[in-house]
Amino acid sequence: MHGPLQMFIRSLHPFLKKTSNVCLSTQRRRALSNGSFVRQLFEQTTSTYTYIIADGKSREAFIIDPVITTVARDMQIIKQLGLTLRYAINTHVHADHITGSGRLKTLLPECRSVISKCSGGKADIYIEHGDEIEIGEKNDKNQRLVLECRSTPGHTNGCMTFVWHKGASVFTGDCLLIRGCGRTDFQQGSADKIYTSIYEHIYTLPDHFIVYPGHDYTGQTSSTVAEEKQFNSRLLKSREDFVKFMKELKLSYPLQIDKALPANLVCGLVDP
Ligand SMILES: N[C@@H](CCC(=O)N[C@@H](CSS)C(=O)NCC(=O)O)C(=O)O
Repeated sequence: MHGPLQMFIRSLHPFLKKTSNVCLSTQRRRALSNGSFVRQLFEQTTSTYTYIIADGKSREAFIIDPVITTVARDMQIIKQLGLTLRYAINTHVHADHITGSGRLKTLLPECRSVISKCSGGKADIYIEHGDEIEIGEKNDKNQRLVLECRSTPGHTNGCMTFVWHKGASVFTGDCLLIRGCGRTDFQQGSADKIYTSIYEHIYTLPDHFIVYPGHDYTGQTSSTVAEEKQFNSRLLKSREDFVKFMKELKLSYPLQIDKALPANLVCGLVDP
């Protein structure tokens, strides 16, 4: 490529660079036209993502996978944004960090904890595949802000994935990670089950849905269903090869597992 066309494309470069930075920051706080939004928050010690999803009109909110050591930060954001936290949801009984849901409940009496019925964990509300959790006021189509609960076992038996259809987003916990997936070597883990969960309950969502994982260990924030289908090398394997790969993964146990597991069975109501 020569001449004026090449010069024109070069002149666009700083603009394109700027645009991609804007995209990154909007991924951290994506707002819909009605003001509803998702805010992604990070806990550094265990590389855990917490999500606040809020209804723009009523300012009611969910929090997904809060961590006990970052409750003060989460409380500040909730206060600054004028949110009323209705539900603190755990995608599963975590093994690497203590959940912040119990502490949030003591600070915010209107907040109720939520976990899967078959997780073994204690909470105010127990959910199952197909349930819906709602917040906010009805819009002109008589709809509130709804999270659909999908049972996605494999990392643990009680793992849930939450789909916010209106926000074209899916919160996958430790089932599907960006270019990876949750380990399956303890807590009733099953490589066979996680493979089914991802193919049947996440990859069947529309390609443009944004994937918000429970962790990332490589500095990534979010992905899409299409991207994961194309580039997640673990899941591109046949079921048989995937099961073999997961068996040979040999990760070391999470550092906080001995205190995290018992604490999380009682909603994390133990000091870190
Ligand atoms: N080093 C971390 C634990 C890392 C880890 O085991 N992560 C889990 C999710 S938390 S139980 C996992 O599923 N990882 C998948 C992978 O492929 O890395 C710590 O000590 O906390």
